[in-house]
Amino acid sequence: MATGFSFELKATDGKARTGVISTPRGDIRTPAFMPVGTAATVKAMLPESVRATGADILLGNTYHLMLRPTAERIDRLGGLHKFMNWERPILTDSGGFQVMSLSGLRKLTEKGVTFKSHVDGSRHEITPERSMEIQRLLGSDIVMCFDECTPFPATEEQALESMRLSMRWAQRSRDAFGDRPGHALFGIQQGSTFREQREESAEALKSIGFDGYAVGGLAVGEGQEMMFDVLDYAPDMLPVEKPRYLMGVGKPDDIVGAVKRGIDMMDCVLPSRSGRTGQVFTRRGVLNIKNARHQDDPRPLDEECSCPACRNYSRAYLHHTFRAKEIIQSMLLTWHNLHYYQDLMQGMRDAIAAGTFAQWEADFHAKRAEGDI
Ligand SMILES: Nc1cc(N)c2c(=O)[nH][nH]c(=O)c2c1
Repeated sequence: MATGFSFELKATDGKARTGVISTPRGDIRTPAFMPVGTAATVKAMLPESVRATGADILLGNTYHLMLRPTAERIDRLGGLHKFMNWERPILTDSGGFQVMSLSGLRKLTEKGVTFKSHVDGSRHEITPERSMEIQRLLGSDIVMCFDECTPFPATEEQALESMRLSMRWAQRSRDAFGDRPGHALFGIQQGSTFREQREESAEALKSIGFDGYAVGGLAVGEGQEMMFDVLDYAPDMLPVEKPRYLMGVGKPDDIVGAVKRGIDMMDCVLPSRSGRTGQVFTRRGVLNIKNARHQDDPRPLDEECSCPACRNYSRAYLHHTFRAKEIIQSMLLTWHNLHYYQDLMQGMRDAIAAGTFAQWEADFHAKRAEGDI
């Protein structure tokens, strides 16, 4: 582990683990959920509100920030933490995933990816070396290797070619990252749904050596059953003493299933994005506040939730502000969803520490089966 970084496993319960990642900017309690702060903001939230939900770390998107306002400008202004007023840990992705999903006119070669900005149509190139430079300029605490997220579905040959490219890029990322005390570099396992390729990828990453290891190439349309099939073996291939990060996940039941299979960190836009579209996550399942059935309902979104929305507002009010397109609707529902996700993580951390994860998981699913939300 990089100087200034450490990961201490506090307890395990089956494959589920709880621990602490210690960084110069603060501790990260695992299993951890990272809210996504795409363009240097978790949309509709102040940083102090994000912290109040229980988040220890948030994610920044290299692709968005390199285009606007640019990494060089953020560096000149003191780095991403100062720029967005979040002094706790930040993990940045490498930009590779969003380049392939958001930009236009892309050309992928051994060197990297050239593309056209979705913002203003300007041409750009991102390589492992450039991705490391951008993430350094941003000042992120946990840097992700530049990789190719293998599309799904992929043939065995396509997946193998893609994975091996990512492993060559992982070596170049490691070489370009250098030795940066207080900053960590995570590798990303690929191999799609092919066990042997996941093994080859894990061995390649371990031989290079990283401070943490991500399971990539999932949450790309394969569905929960296939994702869990891969998670039944892929995390076990990674070093037990290093953090394991599942990228882009997910719905609450995805997260529970991933933690059950040994994952320590996750990120997803779902809770924040859903907050803006009226989708609300509760202990009894998902509801959409725009549904007319809520217009006279005096109850909170979730009787067991202590967030500002649930403490101070009725479903009727939230239904009204959604219908009226009031800004407060995005603020309150985003806050609630992120608070619910952090309560979910805290519940799992406590259950793993107590050795009661199986019962906690059963209760989690039983409440959702009761319905009546
Ligand atoms: N679902 C995913 C979300 C992501 N942000 C990534 C990524 O950034 N890199 N590589 C990946 O495989 C990947 C998968």
